[in-house]
Amino acid sequence: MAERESIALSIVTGFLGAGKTTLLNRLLKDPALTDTAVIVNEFGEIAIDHFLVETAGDGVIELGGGCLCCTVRGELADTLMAVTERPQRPRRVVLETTGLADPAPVLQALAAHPVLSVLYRPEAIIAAVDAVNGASTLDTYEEARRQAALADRIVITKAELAPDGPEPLRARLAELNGEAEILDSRDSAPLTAAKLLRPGFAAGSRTPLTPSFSEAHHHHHASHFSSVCLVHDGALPLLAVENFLDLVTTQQGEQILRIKGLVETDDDPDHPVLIQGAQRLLHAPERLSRWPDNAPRGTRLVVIGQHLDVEYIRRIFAAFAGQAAVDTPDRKALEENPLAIAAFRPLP
Ligand SMILES: Nc1nc2c(ncn2[C@@H]2O[C@H](COP(=O)(O)OP(=O)(O)OP(=O)(O)O)[C@@H](O)[C@H]2O)c(=O)[nH]1
Repeated sequence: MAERESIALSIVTGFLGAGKTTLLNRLLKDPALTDTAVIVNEFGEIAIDHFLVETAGDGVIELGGGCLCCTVRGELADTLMAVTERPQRPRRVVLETTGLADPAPVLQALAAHPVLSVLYRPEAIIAAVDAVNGASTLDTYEEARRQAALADRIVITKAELAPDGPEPLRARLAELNGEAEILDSRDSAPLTAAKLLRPGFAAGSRTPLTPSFSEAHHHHHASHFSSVCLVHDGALPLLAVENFLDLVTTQQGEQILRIKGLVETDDDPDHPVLIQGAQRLLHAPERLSRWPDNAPRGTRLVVIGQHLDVEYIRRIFAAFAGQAAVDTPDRKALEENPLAIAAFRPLP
């Protein structure tokens, strides 16, 4: 059998809602990436991202819910193997991690794998860090620090939404990772595959592959982060969803790290509304021109957070979606009488 060139593997990482999918979509428009397989890993049980990644290739491969640096590492290995067996073998794989993943164990597992280490060559780690939440996220979450510290290239996103601009964050990131090139997502020119995906140092041979670095990964995030998936079959009034988001972010704002999902609205069911929130930043709902291929109709929202009151969020959603239980207020009661909300207060 003729020797075949190994497949380049790049990783797009970054904290929850930092802008990984947005960056990936931009990259995938680059003609240099037509021959690319995309693998997406999400934290919640219901995946949304694979509907939102716009690839012209063979679609997006979705890894099961769970973080690839712990629970789905085996599934990633199987997926990477399956990609090499495709009749049209891609030249590159880009893997979008969950916002909570540590890229180091992923690369280490790859390097230690007898077959995959030959079939793949690590190319670059790109981290998205958003200018609105980035600094406080770096202060609070070890996961975010590790993503930025391991990256070859860091892309600062949402700089236009940050009152102080990107500079304070840039300085902080440069301190954390003096080796990475730091870019701004507003610069259209440099965000090409040639710029972002050329072979990097971290992905190849730096610290991630040394055992002591990977041992520092305690898998602790599985225990204190949780997600809740909210589903409603059939259309809903957009206002009901907006009121739900309003209430839930008021009541659980400290705990919520990410909200996203698609809503079928009763006024325009053929054009779903995309809901996006990252910590306290709730982006304006966006009306899509069509339902993404294979996306189920209805409403699917994922809320990810730390110490979430999952039961409370479920009950509030059920009320706004008209699924209220007999002994709790329904949407009308909640909208007409804010005091009715008290019936849902999380237990002290
Ligand atoms: N204004 C602005 N919005 C952005 C930028 N990058 C991303 N967003 C928005 O931020 C929200 C989250 O972006 P995503 O790309 O889905 O973030 P993500 O990191 O893939 O999210 P998870 O996979 O859930 O962790 C979306 O509403 C994006 O449109 C940016 O540079 N500027």
